[in-house]
Amino acid sequence: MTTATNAAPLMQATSLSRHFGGLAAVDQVSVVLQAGEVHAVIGTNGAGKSTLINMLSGEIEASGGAIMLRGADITGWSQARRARAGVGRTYQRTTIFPKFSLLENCRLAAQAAVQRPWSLWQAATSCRQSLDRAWEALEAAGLQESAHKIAGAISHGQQRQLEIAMCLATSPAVLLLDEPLAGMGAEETDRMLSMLERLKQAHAILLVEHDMDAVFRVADRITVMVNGQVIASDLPDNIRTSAAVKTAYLGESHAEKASHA
Ligand SMILES: Nc1ncnc2c1ncn2[C@@H]1O[C@H](COP(=O)(O)OP(=O)(O)OP(=O)(O)O)[C@@H](O)[C@H]1O
Repeated sequence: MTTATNAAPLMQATSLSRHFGGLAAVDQVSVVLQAGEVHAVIGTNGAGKSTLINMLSGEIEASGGAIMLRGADITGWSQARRARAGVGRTYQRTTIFPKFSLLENCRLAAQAAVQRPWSLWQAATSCRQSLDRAWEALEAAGLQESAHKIAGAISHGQQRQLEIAMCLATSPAVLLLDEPLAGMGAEETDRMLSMLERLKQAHAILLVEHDMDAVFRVADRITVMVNGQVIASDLPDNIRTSAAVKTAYLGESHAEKASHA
């Protein structure tokens, strides 16, 4: 499963920090995201995982450190500029428009990604492009057969898939996924993991997730955060057997299970 390469990283954060008053929510964290890989970031509640994603996506500013995308320093870029450059993200909470169809949700996401206030004359062309992108995104997410269903009426698992489809409609190269498996049953989880396996062929994926079994099934690399700091970043097999990780996070039961696998 592991596809570790020496290729130049698509996205890279170096010594990234974020302080909230006296709290170092993220403290000198470095991560590398490669095309073709799922890089999982795990950690206890409040470890700083969402704050890390928020800094990478540009939603909040970093207090220190640097973020590079394809070798360009994007640390000071706005979220909109990063999104146009290929940084896509999903949220812990659902962000779909429940009364619209799946296709309309994706078309709106695609349209929002290309919209420029000074290019209204391009509206017809960009509408057509947005529709094409919406269909491509639904297909990539395995939802094309449900395209005309109302988003509020599909299952929770499909809604999480739709969120990824909406992100794909913005043509991202990097996918920052914040707990995409939350609240999913076993079958929905399987479907989502298969989708991530497919999507990583053409994207760099950062996956924040609490479901450890799922993480170990899909991740090519795992970074473990505790209290804002990285305590380990390695291949999954090394994370499984790391004494520091066992003590700080995974707990003996998972470690025992892993050692018998
Ligand atoms: N806007 C904010 N203002 C103040 N403190 C914040 C803010 N956002 C996050 N924090 C704090 O920063 C720390 C890290 O939070 P963060 O949400 O990044 O953790 P997390 O690892 O994503 O947690 P979870 O797994 O529960 O989602 C927490 O102590 C949180 O309370």
